Amino acid sequence: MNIIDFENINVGYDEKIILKDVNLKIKEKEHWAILGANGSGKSTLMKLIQSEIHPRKTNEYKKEILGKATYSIFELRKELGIITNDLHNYFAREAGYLNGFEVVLSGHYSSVGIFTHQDFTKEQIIKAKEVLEFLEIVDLKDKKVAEMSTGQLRKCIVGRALIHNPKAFILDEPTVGLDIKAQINFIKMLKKLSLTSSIILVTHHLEEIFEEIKNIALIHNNTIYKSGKKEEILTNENLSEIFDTKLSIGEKNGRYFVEEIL
Ligand SMILES: Nc1ncnc2c1ncn2[C@@H]1O[C@H](COP(=O)(O)OP(=O)(O)OP(=O)(O)O)[C@@H](O)[C@H]1O
Repeated sequence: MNIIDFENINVGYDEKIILKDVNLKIKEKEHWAILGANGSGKSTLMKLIQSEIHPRKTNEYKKEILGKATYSIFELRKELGIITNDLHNYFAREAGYLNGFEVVLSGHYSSVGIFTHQDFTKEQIIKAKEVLEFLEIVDLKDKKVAEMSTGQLRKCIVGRALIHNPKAFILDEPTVGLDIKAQINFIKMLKKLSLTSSIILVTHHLEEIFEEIKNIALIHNNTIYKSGKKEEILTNENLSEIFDTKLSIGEKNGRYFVEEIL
């Protein structure tokens, strides 16, 4: 099954088309990075995936997620773990009173917070505890969101999505605000998740593309400029083009990095 199957999609805001002729196919169990410069349209692509914005109806297109052209947003949220900075900021702003366990538990209802009308079964509570253990964040169980670091809250939000064992995690710049140690730690957690779910990582940091990610889509010139196998896409030429900076990249043990800015 395809997680994402997009053909000939044009999408934007009001009168303005931001991404045109989007073609992207991501199969189950594949791991992808979506790379692009600031303002290239990465978040716009995320909004398209989440159905916050919709394709222009002026041409024929295909937009299927998990093999379906129509779906309820509630079901989609269960099957795709979508982690955005908007969601993070919402929790940070509105849910400072929740502890780590409650953030994870709230995944059962995809709600922000725990409400008195929500009943949790024994199994649901056990599942939330298992998620905390799996992500190695049991120490955050009683810690309030208001007192968590950015990295700690981000992990709890991933845990909230993991409640449903989603087929894919789609993460929009998930290491924003994390220091080097927290960033490495977070990527380590993504590698663990990649054993059971597809990872679709939206980023502009080359060094975050971990070994298991074998496929890359580059966003540039208002479209998916190139997509395919990592070795073919991550070239000096392509990256210099999309970041509008002449650079050379290096590779060591399947990890890529910017070697030199020329
Ligand atoms: N709500 C909106 N209304 C109108 N234009 C928007 C809106 N959101 C984004 N844009 C425009 O769409 C373009 C792509 O923005 P987008 O946020 O998708 O880029 P991005 O690749 O995620 O950038 P960054 O790396 O800086 O987060 C930009 O020109 C931006 O100004």
